[in-house]
Amino acid sequence: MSSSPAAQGPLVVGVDTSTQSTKALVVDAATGRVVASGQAPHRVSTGDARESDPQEWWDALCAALRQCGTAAREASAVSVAGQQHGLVALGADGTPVRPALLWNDVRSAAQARELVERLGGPKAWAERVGSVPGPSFTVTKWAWLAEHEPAAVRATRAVRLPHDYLTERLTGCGTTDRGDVSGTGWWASASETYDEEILGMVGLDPALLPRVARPGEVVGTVRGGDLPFSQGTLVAPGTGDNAAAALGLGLLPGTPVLSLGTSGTVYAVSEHRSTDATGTVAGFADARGAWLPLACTLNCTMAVDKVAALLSLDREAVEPGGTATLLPYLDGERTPNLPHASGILHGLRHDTTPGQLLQSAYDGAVHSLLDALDQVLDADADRSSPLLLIGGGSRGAAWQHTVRRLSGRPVQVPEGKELVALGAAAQAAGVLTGEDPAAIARLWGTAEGPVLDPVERDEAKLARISEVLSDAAPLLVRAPHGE
Ligand SMILES: Nc1ncnc2c1ncn2[C@@H]1O[C@H](COP(=O)(O)OP(=O)(O)O)[C@@H](O)[C@H]1O
Ligand SMILES: O=C(CO)[C@@H](O)[C@H](O)COP(=O)(O)O
Repeated sequence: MSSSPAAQGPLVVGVDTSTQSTKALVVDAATGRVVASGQAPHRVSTGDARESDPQEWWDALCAALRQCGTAAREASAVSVAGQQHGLVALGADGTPVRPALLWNDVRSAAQARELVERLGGPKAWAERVGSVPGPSFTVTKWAWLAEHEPAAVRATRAVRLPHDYLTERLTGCGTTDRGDVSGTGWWASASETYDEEILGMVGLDPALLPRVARPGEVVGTVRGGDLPFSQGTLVAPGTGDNAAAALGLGLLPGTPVLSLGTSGTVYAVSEHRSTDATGTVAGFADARGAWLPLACTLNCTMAVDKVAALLSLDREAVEPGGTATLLPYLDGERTPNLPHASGILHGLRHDTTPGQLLQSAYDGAVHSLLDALDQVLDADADRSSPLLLIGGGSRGAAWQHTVRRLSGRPVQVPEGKELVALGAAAQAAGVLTGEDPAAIARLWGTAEGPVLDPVERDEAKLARISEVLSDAAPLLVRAPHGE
């Protein structure tokens, strides 16, 4: 918890409930100064499932707010941003009928393939929903649940995303927002409504879904009882974590962001709805009324940290050179779309050092994101402007250098560290003042930070990774022996 001088404006709380932990920031709405902060972890299952108990998110939220001391109870407004896509199925008593299926659970790959075909192929999905659903999307998880756990589906009375679930626990009302709902696969971005035909295809009654709140709407107030806020605190719609980070950066169209967290993401705000039939770019909505074309990888900081741990190296102990190429697809992969893939190492020699192997894991993780960057950016985006580097990994020198080396672009590392939670705080401030949350974040100066000069792009390394990726195709489409 940080102690602080008196705030100049009302206090607001921004929450980031992401894959590994929930973070809360109490922020002075006038200046953006973080008055207090807290963080608590939650567990994710291992093996072939990626599931978490939503009750743990709530407990983590309460623990994070307790760490903030009295400041959270003084807040005038709160907003919850969360990991996208997760399927939270609630029963008649409002509690989860089973653990939530998370964005990085790839068990619904077969249902994804089938749904894409049933609606008429990737182009039909892209034009209607903005995205071609892969196993990360909520719609494919619901289809998987219907096939594998029909009793859970029968017991379900409400379907929510992670941020909806926590927001509802605060207000008692079932709401979501256009940013997060755009990652479900059952929200038509073309018409900005739930898509009843798609819902019919997966047997999901629209009455089980939350109302989609308008940007800037007050979705309720904190209800009474044993809650970590004062009764009556205003609650903003919240949104998905990437859309929240876009708010937190005060992002303007065309500026690219590369986020290094549990997931790796690359995105930009756009005035145009994206409809990429290759499926690389998800045509998400942002939380304001614009769009957020985005590509996401499953293997980012955790995969690289795993390789460092296997080598008994510190994550910064990288060394240049050597011939090794590592495709770090420890969890299967989403970009490229290889849900059954496992990690592949090529080019190992007697003189390969552990530090070079570790560097090749960073290279493999960053290659996938940069490969998608050109498709994320509009034709009118400035391709030489600095990449904004955010997420836990952005604090690491090895991550920063790898992104510079493989992008050839200047890289800006914002001073604001928790940009998802800051974006949620800006949204909470917006419901108090009626202002645009991104404009509020720009006044707060959250994106300011050192710009690291570009270095020459390592074209040879990029080409070698692409070559290994292409040559390893038959191995990458199947799970390793023994699974
Ligand atoms: N100083 C650091 N250097 C490099 N990586 C870091 C550092 N601090 C945290 N990380 C990485 O950040 C990751 C968490 O990032 P974060 O954006 O908080 O994830 P999420 O929001 O998905 O829970 C961890 O897996 C860790 O590998
Ligand atoms: O699935 C996506 C984006 O489509 C992920 O970005 C999740 O939203 C998880 O985010 P983090 O936990 O890595 O922040």
